[in-house]
Amino acid sequence: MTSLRRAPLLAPSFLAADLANLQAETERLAASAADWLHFDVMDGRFVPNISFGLPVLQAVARYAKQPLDVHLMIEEPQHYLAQFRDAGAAGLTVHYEACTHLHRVVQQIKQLGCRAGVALNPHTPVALLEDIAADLDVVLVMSVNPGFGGQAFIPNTLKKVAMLKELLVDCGSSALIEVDGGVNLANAGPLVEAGADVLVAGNFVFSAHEGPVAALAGLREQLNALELPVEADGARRKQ
Ligand SMILES: O=C(CO)[C@@H](O)[C@H](O)COP(=O)(O)O
Repeated sequence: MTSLRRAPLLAPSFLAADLANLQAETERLAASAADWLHFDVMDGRFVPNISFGLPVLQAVARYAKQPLDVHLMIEEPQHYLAQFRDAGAAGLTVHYEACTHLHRVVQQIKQLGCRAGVALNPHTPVALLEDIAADLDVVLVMSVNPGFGGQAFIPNTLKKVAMLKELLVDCGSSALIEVDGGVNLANAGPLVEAGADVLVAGNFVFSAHEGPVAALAGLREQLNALELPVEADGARRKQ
């Protein structure tokens, strides 16, 4: 029997945007197929790269029409959660590998009124989420090693997403499965079929010769063709 599925969400990653023109980049996505705007924060410690932080998020938030999905690739994220919420984050995702007291951090995010997400590096097994899955709004599966855009998709992610889907069902968790890294037209369909609910895409969107709006429209069209059954009332899950 086919289970009911929600329509997949698209989240372009600003890491690949034209950082000298963030207002224009944000405004042109306003009328696109993007559901969330993905914002990668890197600290040069948890990952070997430094991207952007609070002031840049604040600037993007002034023009954003979609919810800001903030992915914290930082050590000790618990010290910065309130500041990121105040800067405009609708969702905050921390790394499993960066949190000694993950349950506490997840509760902190929820108390701030944000969607609470936990990200897994490619080597981190989904089974480690068993005792916290029911508390999560999002599980972000890294399909590249975090730190850089433009890397090749790790094929094992498909199996990992399917295993995570099973674990979430078993735990009675309604967390969304988000996949991040190397997402493109070739792997988007299989990812959604495996259980992905949110696809993050950086270079596929912002480096597309046809431009980001058309790239997102093409991706949306391809996913629509999968004809995934939607939720019983035909409505999308609350974002
Ligand atoms: O978090 C990351 C990288 O650490 C991702 O969000 C990338 O920014 C996705 O970019 P592409 O792989 O799609 O170019």
